[in-house]
Order: sequence, then C-alpha cells, then structure tokens
Amino acid sequence: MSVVLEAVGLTKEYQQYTALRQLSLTIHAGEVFCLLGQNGAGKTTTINLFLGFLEASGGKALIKGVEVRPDDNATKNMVAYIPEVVQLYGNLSGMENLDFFSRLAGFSYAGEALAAFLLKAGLQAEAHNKRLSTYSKGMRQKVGIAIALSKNADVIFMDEPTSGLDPKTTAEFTTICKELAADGKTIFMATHDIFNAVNVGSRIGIMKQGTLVHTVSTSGISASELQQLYLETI
Ligand SMILES: Nc1ncnc2c1ncn2[C@@H]1O[C@H](COP(=O)(O)OP(=O)(O)OP(=O)(O)O)[C@@H](O)[C@H]1O
Repeated sequence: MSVVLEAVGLTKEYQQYTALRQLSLTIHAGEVFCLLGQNGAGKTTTINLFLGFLEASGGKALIKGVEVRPDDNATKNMVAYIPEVVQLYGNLSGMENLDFFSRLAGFSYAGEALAAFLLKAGLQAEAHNKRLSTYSKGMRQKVGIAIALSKNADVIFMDEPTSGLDPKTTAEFTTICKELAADGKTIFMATHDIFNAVNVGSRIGIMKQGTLVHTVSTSGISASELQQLYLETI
C-alpha cells in the first residue's frame, strides 16, 4: 500500500513550550490510525499541522509525498476534516448542507449523487430532506463524512469523532470508517475512546506530552491490553 501521510521530525513549539516533539510516522492508504493521549498531549496539534492550519517549527508533514505548507493549497484538496462538532446550517436540510459545502469546495453534483454520498456516510434516506436542527450529533457527523466524500478527499482527519455518541451510533460509525478504509480512504483520528480505537483502528499511537511513545497494531492487542499500555504510558 502506498504511503499517504508522513511526518518527519515534525515539531511545534510555542515560545518555551513544545506541543509536538520530533514526530516521525508513516501511514499507508486504507489505514485507520487512532491517536490516543491525555488532554494537551498534542493530538490536535498533529492534525492541524497535517491540515496546514499551523506552521511547523521543525521537520515536515507530507501528504502523498507533497509537503504541507500553510500558504499553499497543494495538499488541501487531498484532505477533509471532521471536527468534534460538525458546523452546519441548522435551517438547511442534510442534502442542502451537502450541496452547499460541496459547491464551496468546487464540486457540483446532481441530487442523486448527493443522496448517494449521504447513504454511503450512513444517513438514512428519510433524513436527507429534514432540517439539520432536528439532527442528532451522530447524524451531523454523517453529513460531515458525506461532505468529505463529495470532496473526493483521500484522507479524512477526525477529532474525537465518537465523543458524546451512544454505543449503537459509535458502532455504526465504526462500520462506516471500516468501509471507507476498505475503499482506500485513509483515516486519522484523535480520540479518547480506547475501546473504539481497538475496534476501528488498524494502528494506534499513544502520545505523552508531545511525544509519540508507542505505535501498536490492533491485530495483536485487546482493548484491555491497550488500556493497560495507555495507563502505563501517560
Ligand atoms: N496557541 C497556543 N499557544 C500556546 N500553547 C498552545 C497553543 N495551542 C495549543 N497549545 C498547547 O499545546 C499542547 C497540545 O495541545 P493539543 O490541542 O494538541 O492537545 P490534544 O492532545 O489535542 O488535547 P485534547 O485531548 O484536550 O484535545 C497543549 O498543552 C496546549 O495548551
């Protein structure tokens, strides 16, 4: 599988404080990489550096071999970002939000194609034309995933995607992420949810105070073993 995300000595400093220290990491197409760590460990900083929202103090972040630079859009059309709370227009329907945001990204789709993206993201057809203000958090997130799909992004970054989701919605979300990965999408998520990370992830990273301390494959580890490793690390 081809390398999609690469960090080489990636570092972010704020005055005297190092939020991310010498991160080196390679992630391949079709992987779901979950980054665990306490509040302030540097997870969001890592995502923001890959998205080009922040300028690195040292090292580099690459997406499909292209270096991320905040002032350059070259990598921005390869990625999509789903924040913890997906910001959408409450008075528009899921379909209208998707239409609006995909147009903003330069795409124009017919209704059928928009509906297909929403269905692929797991949003039932009967919800497509309801106003966003009536959606649950999980439904909003599905619209966020549909927007990412409509942008044809190869990589989807997610920040704490399962926080506040009930177990059934979390399980549905896990299934959707696995389907996307099977289609060749690469998913990078920051999460506090150890059990979901084991279920959805192909690999897990554990960060402590800006340093990636462990990277483990989920094929050889149970949720309780990961929890033990996490507690010993942080
Ligand atoms: N603009 C800034 N100026 C100074 N320090 C900052 C700034 N932005 C972030 N930090 C610090 O960098 C560290 C890493 O923050 P980051 O948001 O990456 O952590 P996180 O692992 O995502 O935490 P959480 O789980 O709470 O989202 C934190 O200590 C934070 O206070």
